[in-house]
Amino acid sequence: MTDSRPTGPDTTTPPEPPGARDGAQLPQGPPAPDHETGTGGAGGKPASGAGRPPGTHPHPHTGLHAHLVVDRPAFRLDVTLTAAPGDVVALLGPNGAGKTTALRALAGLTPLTEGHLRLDGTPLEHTPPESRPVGVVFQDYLLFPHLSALDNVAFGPRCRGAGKAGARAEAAAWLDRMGLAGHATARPRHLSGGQAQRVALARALATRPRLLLLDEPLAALDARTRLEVRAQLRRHLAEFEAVAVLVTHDPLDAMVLADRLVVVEHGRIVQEGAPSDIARRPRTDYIARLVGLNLYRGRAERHTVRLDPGPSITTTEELSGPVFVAFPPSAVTLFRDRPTGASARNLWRCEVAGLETHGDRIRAALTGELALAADLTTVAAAELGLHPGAPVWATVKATQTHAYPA
Ligand SMILES: Nc1ncnc2c1ncn2[C@@H]1O[C@H](COP(=O)(O)OP(=O)(O)OP(=O)(O)O)[C@@H](O)[C@H]1O
Repeated sequence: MTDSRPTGPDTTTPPEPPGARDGAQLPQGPPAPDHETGTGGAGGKPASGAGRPPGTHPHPHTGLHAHLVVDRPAFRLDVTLTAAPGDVVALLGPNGAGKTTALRALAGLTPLTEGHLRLDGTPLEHTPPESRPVGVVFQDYLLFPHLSALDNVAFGPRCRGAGKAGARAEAAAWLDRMGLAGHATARPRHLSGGQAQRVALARALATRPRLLLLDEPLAALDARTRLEVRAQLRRHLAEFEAVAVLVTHDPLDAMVLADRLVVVEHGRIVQEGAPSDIARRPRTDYIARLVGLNLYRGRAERHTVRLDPGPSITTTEELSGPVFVAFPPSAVTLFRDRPTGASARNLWRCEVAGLETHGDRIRAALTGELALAADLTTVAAAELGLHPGAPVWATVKATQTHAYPA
Protein backbone atom coordinates (compact mmCIF):
# COMPACT_ATOMS: atom_id res chain seq x y z
CA MET A 1 0.00 0.00 0.00
CA THR A 2 1.76 3.06 -1.20
CA ASP A 3 0.16 5.63 1.03
CA SER A 4 0.57 3.81 4.29
CA ARG A 5 3.98 5.33 4.84
CA PRO A 6 5.22 6.33 8.24
CA THR A 7 3.91 9.61 9.53
CA GLY A 8 4.16 11.47 12.75
CA PRO A 9 1.83 10.53 15.57
CA ASP A 10 -1.73 10.33 14.32
CA THR A 11 -4.95 10.93 16.05
CA THR A 12 -6.60 7.70 15.16
CA THR A 13 -8.91 7.29 18.09
CA PRO A 14 -12.00 9.18 17.04
CA PRO A 15 -13.14 11.61 19.69
CA GLU A 16 -16.64 11.38 20.96
CA PRO A 17 -18.99 12.27 18.15
CA PRO A 18 -21.34 15.19 18.74
CA GLY A 19 -24.36 14.09 20.68
CA ALA A 20 -22.73 10.86 21.83
CA ARG A 21 -23.34 11.69 25.45
CA ASP A 22 -27.06 11.73 24.85
CA GLY A 23 -27.36 8.52 22.88
CA ALA A 24 -26.70 5.29 24.70
CA GLN A 25 -26.16 3.37 21.48
CA LEU A 26 -24.03 5.88 19.63
CA PRO A 27 -20.75 4.47 18.50
CA GLN A 28 -17.61 5.82 20.01
CA GLY A 29 -13.95 5.59 19.40
CA PRO A 30 -12.30 2.78 21.27
CA PRO A 31 -13.73 2.37 24.79
CA ALA A 32 -12.39 4.45 27.63
CA PRO A 33 -9.20 3.37 29.35
CA ASP A 34 -9.42 0.87 32.16
CA HIS A 35 -8.49 2.08 35.57
CA GLU A 36 -5.48 -0.02 36.17
CA THR A 37 -2.43 1.74 37.46
CA GLY A 38 1.00 2.72 36.32
CA THR A 39 3.46 1.79 33.65
CA GLY A 40 7.15 1.29 33.65
CA GLY A 41 9.81 -1.34 33.83
CA ALA A 42 11.19 -3.32 30.98
CA GLY A 43 12.17 -6.79 30.06
CA GLY A 44 10.77 -9.76 28.24
CA LYS A 45 12.04 -12.16 25.67
CA PRO A 46 11.83 -11.84 21.97
CA ALA A 47 9.20 -13.67 20.03
CA SER A 48 9.71 -15.42 16.75
CA GLY A 49 8.51 -14.03 13.43
CA ALA A 50 7.24 -15.93 10.45
CA GLY A 51 10.27 -17.04 8.55
CA ARG A 52 12.58 -15.85 11.32
CA PRO A 53 14.18 -18.29 13.69
CA PRO A 54 12.60 -18.22 17.16
CA GLY A 55 14.32 -15.81 19.49
CA THR A 56 15.48 -13.31 16.90
CA HIS A 57 14.27 -9.73 16.86
CA PRO A 58 13.31 -7.82 13.83
CA HIS A 59 15.29 -4.64 13.55
CA PRO A 60 15.01 -2.78 16.88
CA HIS A 61 14.12 0.53 15.21
CA THR A 62 11.33 -0.78 13.06
CA GLY A 63 8.14 -2.62 13.80
CA LEU A 64 6.68 -3.61 17.12
CA HIS A 65 8.59 -4.52 20.25
CA ALA A 66 6.27 -5.01 23.17
CA HIS A 67 6.37 -6.67 26.53
CA LEU A 68 2.86 -6.26 27.85
CA VAL A 69 2.22 -6.87 31.53
CA VAL A 70 -1.21 -6.05 32.90
CA ASP A 71 -2.06 -7.05 36.45
CA ARG A 72 -5.64 -7.44 37.56
CA PRO A 73 -6.86 -8.92 40.85
CA ALA A 74 -7.44 -12.39 39.40
CA PHE A 75 -5.57 -12.16 36.13
CA ARG A 76 -2.11 -11.35 34.85
CA LEU A 77 -1.26 -10.76 31.23
CA ASP A 78 2.41 -11.22 30.46
CA VAL A 79 3.17 -11.49 26.77
CA THR A 80 6.01 -10.43 24.53
CA LEU A 81 5.19 -9.48 20.97
CA THR A 82 7.61 -8.47 18.27
CA ALA A 83 6.75 -7.96 14.65
CA ALA A 84 8.44 -6.46 11.64
CA PRO A 85 6.66 -3.99 9.36
CA GLY A 86 4.42 -5.97 7.04
CA ASP A 87 3.84 -8.78 9.55
CA VAL A 88 0.30 -9.82 10.35
CA VAL A 89 0.18 -11.44 13.77
CA ALA A 90 -2.94 -13.20 15.05
CA LEU A 91 -3.58 -13.50 18.75
CA LEU A 92 -5.59 -16.62 19.24
CA GLY A 93 -6.86 -18.09 22.47
CA PRO A 94 -9.84 -19.25 24.50
CA ASN A 95 -12.28 -16.90 26.24
CA GLY A 96 -10.65 -14.88 28.96
CA ALA A 97 -7.11 -15.68 27.76
CA GLY A 98 -6.18 -12.01 27.60
CA LYS A 99 -6.29 -11.29 23.86
CA THR A 100 -8.44 -8.18 24.14
CA THR A 101 -6.43 -6.98 27.11
CA ALA A 102 -3.28 -7.27 24.99
CA LEU A 103 -4.91 -5.37 22.14
CA ARG A 104 -6.18 -2.66 24.48
CA ALA A 105 -2.73 -2.38 26.00
CA LEU A 106 -1.25 -1.89 22.52
CA ALA A 107 -3.86 0.78 21.80
CA GLY A 108 -3.14 2.50 25.10
CA LEU A 109 -6.64 1.90 26.41
CA THR A 110 -5.37 -0.33 29.21
CA PRO A 111 -2.23 0.89 30.95
CA LEU A 112 0.74 -1.43 31.36
CA THR A 113 1.58 -2.50 34.89
CA GLU A 114 5.08 -3.32 33.66
CA GLY A 115 6.84 -3.84 30.40
CA HIS A 116 7.43 -1.70 27.38
CA LEU A 117 5.94 -0.84 24.03
CA ARG A 118 8.02 0.47 21.16
CA LEU A 119 6.80 1.12 17.67
CA ASP A 120 9.39 1.89 15.02
CA GLY A 121 11.83 2.58 17.83
CA THR A 122 9.57 5.10 19.61
CA PRO A 123 8.48 4.28 23.17
CA LEU A 124 4.71 4.61 23.46
CA GLU A 125 4.02 3.51 27.05
CA HIS A 126 3.23 7.04 28.12
CA THR A 127 1.63 8.21 24.88
CA PRO A 128 -2.15 8.65 25.16
CA PRO A 129 -4.24 6.48 22.83
CA GLU A 130 -5.26 9.35 20.58
CA SER A 131 -1.64 10.29 19.95
CA ARG A 132 -0.45 6.80 19.05
CA PRO A 133 0.02 5.94 15.38
CA VAL A 134 -2.40 3.09 15.91
CA GLY A 135 -5.58 2.27 14.00
CA VAL A 136 -8.23 0.07 15.55
CA VAL A 137 -11.01 -1.91 13.89
CA PHE A 138 -13.59 -3.38 16.23
CA GLN A 139 -15.96 -6.21 15.45
CA ASP A 140 -18.98 -3.94 15.65
CA TYR A 141 -17.50 -1.24 13.41
CA LEU A 142 -18.16 1.73 15.73
CA LEU A 143 -18.86 4.06 12.84
CA PHE A 144 -20.32 7.51 13.45
CA PRO A 145 -24.01 7.07 12.57
CA HIS A 146 -24.57 10.69 11.64
CA LEU A 147 -21.70 10.79 9.15
CA SER A 148 -21.65 9.38 5.63
CA ALA A 149 -19.27 6.54 4.79
CA LEU A 150 -17.02 9.14 3.16
CA ASP A 151 -16.93 11.41 6.19
CA ASN A 152 -16.39 8.46 8.50
CA VAL A 153 -13.26 7.62 6.55
CA ALA A 154 -12.24 11.28 6.14
CA PHE A 155 -12.24 11.52 9.90
CA GLY A 156 -8.79 9.90 10.08
CA PRO A 157 -6.99 12.29 7.71
CA ARG A 158 -8.84 15.22 9.35
CA CYS A 159 -7.50 14.19 12.74
CA ARG A 160 -4.03 14.10 11.22
CA GLY A 161 -4.48 17.72 10.22
CA ALA A 162 -5.53 17.30 6.59
CA GLY A 163 -7.84 19.98 5.18
CA LYS A 164 -11.45 19.08 4.55
CA ALA A 165 -11.14 18.70 0.78
CA GLY A 166 -7.87 16.78 1.03
CA ALA A 167 -9.29 14.46 3.68
CA ARG A 168 -12.36 13.78 1.59
CA ALA A 169 -10.29 13.09 -1.50
CA GLU A 170 -8.17 10.66 0.46
CA ALA A 171 -11.27 9.04 1.93
CA ALA A 172 -12.80 8.68 -1.52
CA ALA A 173 -9.66 6.90 -2.71
CA TRP A 174 -9.89 4.53 0.24
CA LEU A 175 -13.55 3.78 -0.37
CA ASP A 176 -12.72 3.12 -3.98
CA ARG A 177 -9.99 0.72 -2.98
CA MET A 178 -12.51 -1.08 -0.75
CA GLY A 179 -15.00 -1.34 -3.61
CA LEU A 180 -17.32 1.08 -1.85
CA ALA A 181 -17.15 4.11 -4.13
CA GLY A 182 -20.89 3.77 -4.78
CA HIS A 183 -21.67 4.00 -1.08
CA ALA A 184 -19.74 7.16 -0.23
CA THR A 185 -22.84 9.14 0.75
CA ALA A 186 -24.55 6.31 2.63
CA ARG A 187 -25.01 6.56 6.37
CA PRO A 188 -23.85 3.51 8.34
CA ARG A 189 -27.41 2.31 8.96
CA HIS A 190 -27.85 1.89 5.22
CA LEU A 191 -24.76 -0.25 4.85
CA SER A 192 -24.65 -4.02 5.18
CA GLY A 193 -22.47 -5.53 7.89
CA GLY A 194 -19.76 -6.36 5.39
CA GLN A 195 -19.81 -2.86 3.91
CA ALA A 196 -19.75 -1.24 7.34
CA GLN A 197 -16.78 -3.36 8.31
CA ARG A 198 -14.94 -2.30 5.17
CA VAL A 199 -15.67 1.35 5.94
CA ALA A 200 -14.29 0.77 9.43
CA LEU A 201 -11.16 -0.76 7.91
CA ALA A 202 -10.84 2.14 5.47
CA ARG A 203 -11.22 4.58 8.34
CA ALA A 204 -8.45 2.86 10.28
CA LEU A 205 -6.13 2.61 7.27
CA ALA A 206 -6.77 6.21 6.23
CA THR A 207 -5.01 7.32 9.39
CA ARG A 208 -1.88 5.61 8.00
CA PRO A 209 -1.26 3.76 11.24
CA ARG A 210 2.06 2.13 12.00
CA LEU A 211 0.15 -0.46 13.99
CA LEU A 212 -3.23 -1.75 12.89
CA LEU A 213 -5.27 -3.54 15.55
CA LEU A 214 -8.21 -5.69 14.52
CA ASP A 215 -10.45 -7.02 17.27
CA GLU A 216 -12.50 -9.95 15.95
CA PRO A 217 -13.11 -7.98 12.74
CA LEU A 218 -15.26 -10.67 11.15
CA ALA A 219 -17.13 -11.94 14.18
CA ALA A 220 -20.29 -9.90 13.63
CA LEU A 221 -20.72 -10.97 10.00
CA ASP A 222 -22.86 -13.79 8.66
CA ALA A 223 -21.09 -16.76 7.09
CA ARG A 224 -21.26 -15.60 3.48
CA THR A 225 -20.30 -12.02 4.15
CA ARG A 226 -17.54 -13.27 6.37
CA LEU A 227 -16.07 -15.23 3.49
CA GLU A 228 -16.12 -12.16 1.27
CA VAL A 229 -14.75 -9.73 3.84
CA ARG A 230 -12.10 -12.24 4.93
CA ALA A 231 -10.81 -12.43 1.36
CA GLN A 232 -10.76 -8.63 1.04
CA LEU A 233 -9.16 -8.17 4.41
CA ARG A 234 -6.49 -10.64 3.42
CA ARG A 235 -5.74 -8.59 0.34
CA HIS A 236 -5.55 -5.33 2.27
CA LEU A 237 -3.41 -6.84 4.99
CA ALA A 238 -1.06 -8.28 2.38
CA GLU A 239 -0.56 -4.75 1.03
CA PHE A 240 -0.27 -3.16 4.45
CA GLU A 241 3.28 -2.07 5.12
CA ALA A 242 3.14 -1.65 8.88
CA VAL A 243 2.41 -4.13 11.67
CA ALA A 244 -1.06 -5.62 12.00
CA VAL A 245 -2.25 -7.48 15.09
CA LEU A 246 -5.49 -9.38 14.86
CA VAL A 247 -7.48 -10.89 17.72
CA THR A 248 -9.67 -13.81 16.82
CA HIS A 249 -11.34 -16.92 18.15
CA ASP A 250 -11.56 -18.36 14.70
CA PRO A 251 -8.66 -20.55 13.62
CA LEU A 252 -9.64 -20.14 9.99
CA ASP A 253 -9.46 -16.34 10.19
CA ALA A 254 -6.12 -16.68 11.92
CA MET A 255 -4.71 -19.14 9.39
CA VAL A 256 -5.97 -17.21 6.37
CA LEU A 257 -5.07 -13.72 7.52
CA ALA A 258 -1.93 -14.03 9.62
CA ASP A 259 1.71 -14.80 8.88
CA ARG A 260 2.25 -15.75 12.47
CA LEU A 261 0.00 -17.05 15.20
CA VAL A 262 0.52 -16.23 18.83
CA VAL A 263 -1.59 -18.49 21.02
CA VAL A 264 -2.43 -17.04 24.42
CA GLU A 265 -3.82 -19.04 27.31
CA HIS A 266 -4.21 -17.74 30.87
CA GLY A 267 -2.44 -14.51 29.98
CA ARG A 268 0.68 -16.25 28.63
CA ILE A 269 1.94 -17.24 25.21
CA VAL A 270 1.77 -21.01 24.97
CA GLN A 271 2.84 -21.37 21.37
CA GLU A 272 3.72 -19.17 18.44
CA GLY A 273 4.83 -19.72 14.91
CA ALA A 274 3.69 -20.02 11.33
CA PRO A 275 0.08 -21.23 11.00
CA SER A 276 1.12 -24.41 9.21
CA ASP A 277 3.58 -25.29 11.93
CA ILE A 278 1.07 -24.72 14.69
CA ALA A 279 -1.58 -26.71 12.87
CA ARG A 280 0.85 -29.56 12.39
CA ARG A 281 2.49 -29.48 15.78
CA PRO A 282 0.05 -28.21 18.40
CA ARG A 283 1.46 -28.06 21.91
CA THR A 284 -1.68 -27.61 24.00
CA ASP A 285 -5.10 -29.27 24.10
CA TYR A 286 -6.75 -25.98 23.17
CA ILE A 287 -4.70 -25.67 19.98
CA ALA A 288 -5.15 -29.35 19.15
CA ARG A 289 -8.94 -28.97 19.42
CA LEU A 290 -8.77 -25.80 17.39
CA VAL A 291 -6.97 -27.47 14.52
CA GLY A 292 -8.95 -30.68 14.94
CA LEU A 293 -6.27 -33.08 16.08
CA ASN A 294 -6.06 -35.71 18.79
CA LEU A 295 -3.03 -34.78 20.86
CA TYR A 296 -1.14 -36.77 23.52
CA ARG A 297 1.99 -36.35 25.51
CA GLY A 298 4.30 -39.20 26.33
CA ARG A 299 7.80 -40.58 26.28
CA ALA A 300 9.20 -42.01 23.08
CA GLU A 301 11.48 -44.98 22.77
CA ARG A 302 12.19 -45.56 19.13
CA HIS A 303 8.82 -46.07 17.42
CA THR A 304 6.78 -46.44 20.60
CA VAL A 305 5.39 -43.57 22.60
CA ARG A 306 4.20 -44.49 26.09
CA LEU A 307 1.52 -42.04 27.08
CA ASP A 308 1.41 -40.57 30.52
CA PRO A 309 -1.04 -41.85 31.63
CA GLY A 310 -2.38 -44.28 29.05
CA PRO A 311 -1.42 -46.89 26.51
CA SER A 312 1.30 -46.75 23.87
CA ILE A 313 1.11 -45.37 20.38
CA THR A 314 3.26 -46.71 17.57
CA THR A 315 4.63 -44.02 15.32
CA THR A 316 6.74 -43.95 12.20
CA GLU A 317 9.08 -41.32 13.63
CA GLU A 318 11.93 -42.67 15.66
CA LEU A 319 12.37 -40.44 18.71
CA SER A 320 13.44 -40.66 22.31
CA GLY A 321 12.37 -38.66 25.34
CA PRO A 322 9.31 -36.45 25.89
CA VAL A 323 7.18 -36.06 22.79
CA PHE A 324 3.77 -35.08 21.52
CA VAL A 325 1.84 -37.45 19.28
CA ALA A 326 -1.00 -36.15 17.12
CA PHE A 327 -3.39 -37.64 14.60
CA PRO A 328 -6.59 -36.39 12.97
CA PRO A 329 -10.01 -37.80 13.83
CA SER A 330 -10.31 -38.88 10.20
CA ALA A 331 -7.39 -41.28 10.71
CA VAL A 332 -9.34 -43.35 13.23
CA THR A 333 -11.22 -46.47 12.12
CA LEU A 334 -13.89 -47.91 14.40
CA PHE A 335 -15.10 -51.49 14.80
CA ARG A 336 -17.83 -52.92 17.00
CA ASP A 337 -15.92 -56.21 17.39
CA ARG A 338 -12.24 -56.58 17.91
CA PRO A 339 -10.76 -56.73 14.43
CA THR A 340 -9.20 -60.10 13.79
CA GLY A 341 -5.77 -60.24 12.29
CA ALA A 342 -5.51 -56.49 12.89
CA SER A 343 -2.22 -55.31 11.58
CA ALA A 344 -2.76 -51.96 13.26
CA ARG A 345 -0.73 -51.95 16.40
CA ASN A 346 -2.62 -48.94 17.60
CA LEU A 347 -5.76 -50.70 18.73
CA TRP A 348 -7.73 -49.50 21.73
CA ARG A 349 -10.90 -50.57 23.46
CA CYS A 350 -13.15 -47.56 23.84
CA GLU A 351 -16.70 -46.45 24.49
CA VAL A 352 -18.72 -43.80 22.68
CA ALA A 353 -19.12 -40.81 24.98
CA GLY A 354 -20.95 -38.60 22.50
CA LEU A 355 -21.77 -38.05 18.85
CA GLU A 356 -22.16 -34.83 16.93
CA THR A 357 -22.47 -33.72 13.34
CA HIS A 358 -19.25 -32.27 12.02
CA GLY A 359 -19.66 -30.94 8.51
CA ASP A 360 -20.85 -33.90 6.45
CA ARG A 361 -19.46 -36.39 8.92
CA ILE A 362 -20.21 -37.67 12.40
CA ARG A 363 -17.65 -36.98 15.06
CA ALA A 364 -17.56 -39.54 17.85
CA ALA A 365 -15.99 -38.65 21.17
CA LEU A 366 -14.53 -41.80 22.69
CA THR A 367 -13.36 -42.63 26.19
CA GLY A 368 -11.72 -45.82 27.43
CA GLU A 369 -8.15 -46.99 26.97
CA LEU A 370 -7.55 -43.81 24.99
CA ALA A 371 -9.73 -40.69 24.84
CA LEU A 372 -10.02 -39.58 21.25
CA ALA A 373 -12.20 -38.05 18.57
CA ALA A 374 -13.04 -40.13 15.50
CA ASP A 375 -14.73 -38.97 12.32
CA LEU A 376 -16.88 -41.31 10.28
CA THR A 377 -19.56 -41.07 7.65
CA THR A 378 -23.21 -41.07 8.64
CA VAL A 379 -23.59 -44.42 6.88
CA ALA A 380 -20.69 -45.93 8.82
CA ALA A 381 -22.08 -44.56 12.09
CA ALA A 382 -25.45 -46.14 11.31
CA GLU A 383 -23.93 -49.46 10.26
CA LEU A 384 -21.91 -49.60 13.45
CA GLY A 385 -25.03 -48.74 15.43
CA LEU A 386 -23.13 -46.09 17.34
CA HIS A 387 -24.81 -44.51 20.33
CA PRO A 388 -23.51 -43.07 23.57
CA GLY A 389 -22.27 -45.95 25.70
CA ALA A 390 -21.63 -48.28 22.74
CA PRO A 391 -18.38 -50.24 23.07
CA VAL A 392 -16.03 -49.89 20.08
CA TRP A 393 -12.50 -50.71 19.00
CA ALA A 394 -10.49 -47.87 17.57
CA THR A 395 -7.42 -48.22 15.38
CA VAL A 396 -5.00 -45.76 13.83
CA LYS A 397 -2.19 -46.63 11.46
CA ALA A 398 1.26 -45.59 12.60
CA THR A 399 1.68 -43.76 9.30
CA GLN A 400 -1.25 -41.52 10.21
CA THR A 401 0.30 -40.35 13.46
CA HIS A 402 2.81 -37.57 13.82
CA ALA A 403 5.27 -37.45 16.72
CA TYR A 404 7.48 -34.45 17.61
CA PRO A 405 9.60 -33.44 20.56
CA ALA A 406 7.76 -31.87 23.50
N1 LIG B 1 -11.96 -4.07 32.39
C1 LIG B 1 -11.66 -5.18 33.09
N2 LIG B 1 -11.54 -5.15 34.42
C2 LIG B 1 -11.24 -6.27 35.12
N3 LIG B 1 -11.03 -7.47 34.56
C3 LIG B 1 -11.14 -7.56 33.24
C4 LIG B 1 -11.46 -6.43 32.43
N4 LIG B 1 -11.51 -6.83 31.14
C5 LIG B 1 -11.22 -8.15 31.13
N5 LIG B 1 -11.01 -8.60 32.39
C6 LIG B 1 -10.59 -9.94 32.78
O1 LIG B 1 -9.28 -10.13 32.26
C7 LIG B 1 -9.13 -11.44 31.75
C8 LIG B 1 -8.75 -11.38 30.27
O2 LIG B 1 -9.86 -10.88 29.53
P1 LIG B 1 -9.80 -10.56 27.97
O3 LIG B 1 -11.07 -9.91 27.62
O4 LIG B 1 -8.55 -9.88 27.67
O5 LIG B 1 -9.72 -12.01 27.35
P2 LIG B 1 -9.99 -12.45 25.85
O6 LIG B 1 -8.92 -13.45 25.54
O7 LIG B 1 -10.06 -11.27 24.98
O8 LIG B 1 -11.38 -13.14 25.99
P3 LIG B 1 -12.61 -13.19 24.96
O9 LIG B 1 -12.14 -14.06 23.86
O10 LIG B 1 -13.69 -13.80 25.77
O11 LIG B 1 -12.89 -11.79 24.52
C9 LIG B 1 -10.43 -12.16 32.03
O12 LIG B 1 -10.27 -12.85 33.23
C10 LIG B 1 -11.43 -11.04 32.15
O13 LIG B 1 -12.48 -11.41 32.98
